[in-house]
Amino acid sequence: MEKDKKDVVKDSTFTLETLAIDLYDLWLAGQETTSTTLTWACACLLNHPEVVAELRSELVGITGGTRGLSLTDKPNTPYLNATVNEIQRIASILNTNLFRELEEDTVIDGQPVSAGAVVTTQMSLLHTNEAVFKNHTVFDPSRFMENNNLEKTLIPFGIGKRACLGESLARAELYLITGNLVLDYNFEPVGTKPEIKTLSPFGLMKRPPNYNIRFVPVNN
Ligand code: HEM
Repeated sequence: MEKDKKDVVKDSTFTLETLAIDLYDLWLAGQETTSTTLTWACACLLNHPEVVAELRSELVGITGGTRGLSLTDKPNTPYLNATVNEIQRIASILNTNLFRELEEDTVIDGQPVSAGAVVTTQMSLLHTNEAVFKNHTVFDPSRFMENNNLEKTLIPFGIGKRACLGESLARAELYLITGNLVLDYNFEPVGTKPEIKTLSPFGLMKRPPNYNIRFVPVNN
């Protein structure tokens, strides 16, 4: 804004109000998505103590149990990377991607579609495609270790020019929060364990089940 004034930029639309709206947009797009994915993460890990054990062994091996996990550890934590992928596959928090309006007539999978039509990708179906993700209802991080190409078929942030603006921030958050929680805490259910469902029939967002969890500090 100050630079615009100094450079006498005419008709600038950059004002304190538009800045506040942009920040609100980022907060809205980033908060609910990341916290919903993390709620799915804890639900998956509560149901799979064997995954928590394998993760902790990897992470203690890397950190020596004397420091927190940092982003620079990422190339050395293949199992955690695979686990975050599998969490995002199971979570698949946007049942459908954002909608697009076609600018011109086209053909999608052999089907002619006219300009003006509104189209979207049903991401939850892509992430539960049995031909790609065998036993898709099972939370199994090792599927991403066994097949390096599988990651390319996982698109929780969309793809292309209008893919999620916050993807790298969200990936960093999911990595650091999941990894450091596993490093420092045991996960215990309070009451019934949440049920993991890979499909949700209604709504734009796939909500995690309601549940309570207790984080018990571990002594590495
Ligand atoms: C796990 C967390 C997140 C998921 C799964 C997610 C997913 C998505 C998806 C699927 C889209 C639509 C992409 C498309 O239209 O093809 C999107 C758009 C967007 N996301 Fe995220 N997102 C996450 C976190 C964040 C964060 C942390 C921020 C910002 C701080 C953010 C900001 C945005 C913005 C601004 C757009 C609109 C981009 C555009 O239309 O050009 N998201 N996100």
